[in-house]
Amino acid sequence: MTVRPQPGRPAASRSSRPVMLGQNQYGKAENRVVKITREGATHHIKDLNVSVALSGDMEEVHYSGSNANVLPTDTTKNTVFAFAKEHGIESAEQFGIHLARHFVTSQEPIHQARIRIEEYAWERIPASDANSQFIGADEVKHSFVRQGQETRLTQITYDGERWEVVSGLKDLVVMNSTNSEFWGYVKDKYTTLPEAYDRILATQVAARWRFNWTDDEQRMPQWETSYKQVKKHMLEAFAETYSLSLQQTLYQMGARIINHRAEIDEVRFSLPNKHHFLVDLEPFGLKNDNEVYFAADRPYGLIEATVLRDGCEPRIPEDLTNL
Ligand SMILES: O=c1[nH]c(=O)c2[nH]c(=O)[nH]c2[nH]1
Repeated sequence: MTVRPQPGRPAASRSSRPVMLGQNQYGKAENRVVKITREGATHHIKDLNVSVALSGDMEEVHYSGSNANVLPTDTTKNTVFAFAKEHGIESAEQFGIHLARHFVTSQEPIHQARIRIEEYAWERIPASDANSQFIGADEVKHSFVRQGQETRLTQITYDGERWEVVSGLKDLVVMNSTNSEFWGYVKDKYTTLPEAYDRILATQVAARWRFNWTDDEQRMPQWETSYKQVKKHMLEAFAETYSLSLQQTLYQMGARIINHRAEIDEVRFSLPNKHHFLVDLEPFGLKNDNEVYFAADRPYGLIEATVLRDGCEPRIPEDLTNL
């Protein structure tokens, strides 16, 4: 028989303790909450990483294991997601103030709440000329690129005869808050994924593209213009593809580059599917109408493929980290 320790046994008096508890706090760190606010076809994103640390009368849980004063860290997590729905996220400061006040005023043993928030900023993806006429706007209303520069990359190889230039980028984070579905896939006895008819599609693009330039000075590509244009076509294709899978979006991104940039014969992508799961707010009596998401960081789907100009040979290695 297991003998359970008895929590909450009267603690020895402070003075009789040989080892004292010092400063302590607890909570749930790094709650990745994404809130989409829909104004018709125009969507707004708030993307936060919220860490909660609570402190107060917490001696007993440390000394004797009595949880009588402990609001579970799981509850603090739920509160973050529920508050995103109930109060919205106008600003990180206002959201943090709401949370901190809630924990301290609703729980007697909690005397202090520290809420730390990192906010990831997003800007809208500009529409292509053709699409801006069609949608009557310069920006796609549900497509975003995360602020902060991607890293631009290049690799040049020369063996005295042949040149090969492969350029690329990594850490270009993009999101569509609608126009993405995933259904009709194979189902076996281990499949639990529900079909999705309106989901968030987000990825962190790693891409490499190979130039068909060999050595003719006259026909050397305009490297700076080329980079800007490749990135522009990649972003436009991401924003303007109504996606039935990330694989399909990937192909469209590559095809758009090959079709618009004659200097490029091959593009390879490595696209992590940055899953956003709708949070179940029903237990708190709240309806989650595709508004509040948990942004999971792992595991993630990883979709990788090469897109080639017809008749060209694939030369970019499968594993982009080898380049
Ligand atoms: O766009 C997707 N492609 C997949 O292959 C896949 N698999 C999965 O579970 N979700 C998704 N989404």
